Amino acid sequence: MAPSQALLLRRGPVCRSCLLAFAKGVPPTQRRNISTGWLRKTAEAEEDWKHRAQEIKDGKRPDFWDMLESRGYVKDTAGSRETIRELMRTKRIGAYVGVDPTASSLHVGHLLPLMPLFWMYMHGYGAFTLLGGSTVKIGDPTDRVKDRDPIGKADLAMNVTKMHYQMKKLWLNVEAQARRFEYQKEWAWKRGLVNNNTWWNSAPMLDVLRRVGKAMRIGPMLSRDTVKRKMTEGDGVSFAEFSYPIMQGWDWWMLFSKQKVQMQIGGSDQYGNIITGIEIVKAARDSEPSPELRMPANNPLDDPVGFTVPLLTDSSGAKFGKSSGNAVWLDLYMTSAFDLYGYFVRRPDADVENLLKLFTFLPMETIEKVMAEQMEDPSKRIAQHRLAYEVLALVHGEDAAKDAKQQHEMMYSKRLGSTLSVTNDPSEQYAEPSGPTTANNAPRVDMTLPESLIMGKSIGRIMFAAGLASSAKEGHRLATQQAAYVGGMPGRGAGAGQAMDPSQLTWNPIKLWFPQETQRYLIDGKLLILRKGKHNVRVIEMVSDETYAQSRQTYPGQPYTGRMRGLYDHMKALKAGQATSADVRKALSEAEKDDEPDTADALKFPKEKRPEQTKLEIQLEDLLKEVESKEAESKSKEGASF
Ligand SMILES: Nc1ncnc2c1ncn2[C@@H]1O[C@H](COP(=O)(O)OP(=O)(O)OP(=O)(O)O)[C@@H](O)[C@H]1O
Ligand SMILES: N[C@@H](Cc1ccc(O)cc1)C(=O)O
Repeated sequence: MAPSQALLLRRGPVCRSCLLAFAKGVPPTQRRNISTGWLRKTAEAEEDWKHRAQEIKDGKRPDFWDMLESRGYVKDTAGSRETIRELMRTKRIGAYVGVDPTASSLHVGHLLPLMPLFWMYMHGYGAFTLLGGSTVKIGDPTDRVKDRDPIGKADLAMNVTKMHYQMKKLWLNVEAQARRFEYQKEWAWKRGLVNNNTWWNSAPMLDVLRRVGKAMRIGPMLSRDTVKRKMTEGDGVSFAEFSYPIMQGWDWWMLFSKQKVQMQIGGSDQYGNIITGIEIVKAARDSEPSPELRMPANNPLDDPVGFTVPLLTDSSGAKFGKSSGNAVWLDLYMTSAFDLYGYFVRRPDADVENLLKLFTFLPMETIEKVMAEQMEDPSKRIAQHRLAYEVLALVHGEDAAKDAKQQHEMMYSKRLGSTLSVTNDPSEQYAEPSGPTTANNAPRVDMTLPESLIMGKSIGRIMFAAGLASSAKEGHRLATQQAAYVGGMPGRGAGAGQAMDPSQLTWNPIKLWFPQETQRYLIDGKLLILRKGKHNVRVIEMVSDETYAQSRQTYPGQPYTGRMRGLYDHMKALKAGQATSADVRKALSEAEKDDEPDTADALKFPKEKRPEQTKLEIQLEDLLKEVESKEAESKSKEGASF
């Protein structure tokens, strides 16, 4: 019986596209909502791949795997090199790299496993970055003798939010680099950013134990070096830590079964986890109880594979990373663009060629040319500058790369002093860029604001203070139109309108609520996450008013600062003759308008005013009247003289 007939018999009537999907061998897990257009494109993409595979076989096209090897990306493989080469030639597989959000930023070390993933994307493979919102709660014990410190909810929410946007930004810059290096984007290119919380929040333990726990033997797991060392030299291994590789393996199974992710890439410390992951994926695949959902398993090219990249180390040979305390961060406010550029410009001559191969998308021929120029006069550090430029373009975009290059050139040619690309002035760090906000020019994410504001003022005012609105009035407008978001449980019903699960970013439209309602969205009682547009995010830590005052910061709209300062400034300008009464009256009425909600149905909050402000306003009014009468006098004199 034909497979489609069998399907009809088992399930009754099925849609035409499902039958087509079945006939075309689309994995059962991906058969929902399949249109004929999708099937046609998939078939075309498969044809293209076959054609490409043939060209590689005929020597008309370079082998992608050989390229990865020749650039130095491959340290150890899980699966034979020949199998992996053949697999990558014949199948458009997917790959993933996972990172646990144990810090608020990625660092340069993370870029190393990410680079081959980015290369894969540009060559048509599926490429996924995974944020370990669940695995981070257990902590990878690999190569550690001491337990990791548990992460508090607020720190976790901060790390997850910041890393999520960093990965997003990296992916957008990868797209830009693909265009810059003239790769033709095709329909079948696939990339994704996933959080393993998505499945761990609902994974029944029974499922995991039944599907993979049974196949995992305790003996080999106990004999892993990293486990043995922690047990004998360190503080022992908890059951949760011991299970960490199983969690990582289950992640892979989720991506394997849903996104054809047949490959995992990691730093060389991840080799053991990748090997265990392979066993887990196979165990889960082979224990599928329902025959129609079973995935093919009778060919080595159907099995999961992996590889590790070499570890990036510092000059003393220590792994670059947060635990070693030597990380060079990808967050602009932790390592400025200028400093990131400087880090790569300082790489020794002996390393620079390898680093160009590892950290850039430059073709090998270009690298050869750059190195030839470098040899002519190594003191110019041409290769290092090219390396720094390319990394900056990937991490912060080409504009930032150009700026940082120019600043370094100016500084070192001693024509001008250094101008750091990151300002230290908080008001500028949160200011919106003049044009549209993009991932590369988005203002700083993390900030602090005082308790009295967060707990006692309207959400419009908070958005103004956070630099997400140009005035409290605009903040109110955004809230009435639900055009900004708060990190929290979305939707309706139970759980909605509450603080977000710290390990997974979720958004809820901001509404015009009463000031006391804001606290429902505080994570761990102190962290508020807000967003306007795609990239303008703030992770606000609420601190006591005293701590805020000690920090000597002020926020836009802070009572008795902006308004009082404004009143003083007007008086000063009037007295010095630098402003006319008309200028001042206009500015005052603008400020007044900004303070008022603009719609009839907007909630009105009582306005508080300190006596000092009232006194100053009276003084300014008196001064204005004085100036106005003088202006009128001089006008009438002018009139009389004609
Ligand atoms: N210096 C590095 N060189 C190469 N790969 C790295 C480096 N640092 C991290 N990686 C890789 O990045 C991925 C995520 O790493 P991980 O989250 O463990 O970061 P980390 O900074 O090494 O953390 P920790 O220092 O806390 O162990 C892993 O595959 C890891 O091997
Ligand atoms: N265990 C990895 C991070 C990771 C987490 C989950 C995964 O599925 C994959 C990788 C590390 O610590 O570096």
